[in-house]
Amino acid sequence: RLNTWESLTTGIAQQAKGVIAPKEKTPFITFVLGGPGSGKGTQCIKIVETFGFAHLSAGDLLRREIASKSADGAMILNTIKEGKIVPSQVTVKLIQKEMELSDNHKFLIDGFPRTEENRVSFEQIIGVEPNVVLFFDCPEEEMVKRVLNRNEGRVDDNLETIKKRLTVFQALSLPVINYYSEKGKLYTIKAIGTEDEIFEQVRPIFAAFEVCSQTVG
Ligand SMILES: Nc1ncnc2c1ncn2[C@@H]1O[C@H](COP(=O)(O)OP(=O)(O)O)[C@@H](O)[C@H]1O
Ligand SMILES: O=c1ccn([C@@H]2O[C@H](COP(=O)(O)OP(=O)(O)O)[C@@H](O)[C@H]2O)c(=O)[nH]1
Ligand SMILES: [Mg+2]
Repeated sequence: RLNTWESLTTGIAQQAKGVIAPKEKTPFITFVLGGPGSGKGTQCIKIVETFGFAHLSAGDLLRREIASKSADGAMILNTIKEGKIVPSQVTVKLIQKEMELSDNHKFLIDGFPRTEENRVSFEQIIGVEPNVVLFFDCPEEEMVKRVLNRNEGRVDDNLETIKKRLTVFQALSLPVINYYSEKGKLYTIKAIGTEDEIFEQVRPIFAAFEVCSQTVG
């Protein structure tokens, strides 16, 4: 009887472990960077399909906050309309919540960090650094054309806001890209051509990491 009870409780404990502690693997984090309209979101969908990442778009998380009429919603809406950057702790908290809710350990963090302050804040709060940083390098005139044709009803997809976002990108986001370049983590993608052509530059980067993880076990 005791043995039966023991095996039963052990079974429950093992099941519970699977439910409560699914995060045994260390996370594999990719930051996806590039100017507005450079194709980050589009390529993230393909990376998810091919390599099974969880896609966390910082902009989508912020827009969800606006839609849910949360306390920060009005502030976030104004910041996005102005093409400015939402305070780091707000964005990092949203990303943290999504990472905790996910049962995946491979994350694509799309459109973040956009400033050095964002980057430092993520490191301090989440306590990890990215394994890979992708930079979708696209000429400004192509980015403007794509954003103006995006047709998702976004409040920031107008010429006035795009100009501000491009200035913010140059001044605040390029330093983040340079930081990761110096760290040897940056993979620059030439973000012109068809979606498929661009993905053929992205694919080998993740394919190499897949081989690595198989070798390590
Ligand atoms: N390679 C491409 N060529 C032309 N248009 C593209 C390409 N990739 C994406 N787009 C389009 O450009 C717009 C911006 O792409 P998106 O993925 O939303 O960029 P981001 O997330 O970097 O702002 C979307 O309408 C998208 O369909
Ligand atoms: O970490 C972030 C990500 C986005 N944004 C705001 O959200 C807007 C839209 O971001 P998104 O990544 O959705 O735009 P994309 O680059 O994809 O066009 C930005 O211009 C910022 O105002 C922000 O403040 N912090
Ligand atoms: Mg996007």
